[in-house]
Amino acid sequence: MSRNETLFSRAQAVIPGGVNSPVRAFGSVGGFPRFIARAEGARMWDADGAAYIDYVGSWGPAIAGHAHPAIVEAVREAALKGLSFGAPTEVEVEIAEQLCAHLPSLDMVRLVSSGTEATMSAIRLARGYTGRDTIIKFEGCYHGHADCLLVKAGSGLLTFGNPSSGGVPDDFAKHTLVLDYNNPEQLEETFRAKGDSIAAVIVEPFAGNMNLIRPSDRFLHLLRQLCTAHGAVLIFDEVMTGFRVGPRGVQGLVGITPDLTTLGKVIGGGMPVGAFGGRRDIMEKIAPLGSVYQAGTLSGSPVAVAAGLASLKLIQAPGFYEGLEARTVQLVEGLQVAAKRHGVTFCAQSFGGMFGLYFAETLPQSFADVMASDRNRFNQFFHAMLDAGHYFAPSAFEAGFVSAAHTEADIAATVAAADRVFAGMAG
Ligand SMILES: N[C@H](C=O)CCC(=O)O
Repeated sequence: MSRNETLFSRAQAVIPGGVNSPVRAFGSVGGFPRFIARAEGARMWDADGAAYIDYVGSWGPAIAGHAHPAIVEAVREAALKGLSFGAPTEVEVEIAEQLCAHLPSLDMVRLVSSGTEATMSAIRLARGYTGRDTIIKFEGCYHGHADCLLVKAGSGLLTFGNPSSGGVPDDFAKHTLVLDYNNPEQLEETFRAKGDSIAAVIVEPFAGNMNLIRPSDRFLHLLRQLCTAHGAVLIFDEVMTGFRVGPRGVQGLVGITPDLTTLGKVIGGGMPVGAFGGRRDIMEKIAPLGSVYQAGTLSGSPVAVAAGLASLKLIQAPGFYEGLEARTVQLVEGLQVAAKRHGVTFCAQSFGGMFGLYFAETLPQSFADVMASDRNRFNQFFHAMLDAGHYFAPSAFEAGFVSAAHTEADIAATVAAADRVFAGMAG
């Protein structure tokens, strides 16, 4: 038995499913997860010493590559000064100022420790601000694991085929309306019928938890118009896309100003940091200014924030996003050319350093499209690439990530391996 398998078997005895987050378990692709011993730059090594070019990047945070020396040094320096104080620090002010400067929609921001905390708090705030209960989310979008958001959700829930979680009382979910992603007509109809009772609409403006979907501009602009017209709070969940598709997130790309934005991943540089922020009049409803409570012993942890600040500094280097985008385009174009050469039905797309791979004729526009893709082919591809030393997300429903540490040669090696894999899948 390999060390990975031995660890998995030990883990299964003491950790449910052997993992601390379900999508890590290889449950839908089969086989056993790789236990990562260390990672550096674009590469990871597992417990058996096998090396992989990594396209998960800790699910997004590792935008500068693993163990970037500047981030590691920032963490070391911060740790030497004390791990956490339960009192405010200067670095929290610095990161808040930076987030507000980068994203013009943020007048104020509050730091938390995860994307889940960010979305959960943003929903509570929107409800407190509007005095309404109903929220709208979209099928296949995933906003972390707060009760009211675990309804027809993507990511690990979709991977395991249980899009709505057990343990969520109907009473908790009854205020969540679930609509089709990228369906403007249904959205209009819903607002016509119930607009004045809707507290918030939460949306992944590019959906990255059901593969990767870019909705129509009409859909996103309509969301803005309808929320404004009905006094509902528009929440862009940019935990995944923030600082990943570009320096101003999806909101910068599409030119839409949400009322609230949730962030995570890149802003923590690999440490647990999340944030939610937006319009001053809404944010001022949070305690201690207002009545909406939100708190956290480790919120704004100085060590985690130090990693986040170092990450934000790295992405501001001239040409950072151009390089990241060029490598990601090289990957998706290379994979598409290779698949076509071997007659494998496949397509892919990317935004900034984020990509989606898709075993179907055309790019997905909706949740139904995603469900219609060939998951058996994805699993075949995934395992053959893993065996060849290329680590993609172990689920057909997750987006992939390229880092600034991936070189042209790394991507070329992955494309060459995929060419061989597609050759084996032909016919
Ligand atoms: N899609 C998720 C992150 O955005 C996957 C990470 C996890 O659930 O562990």
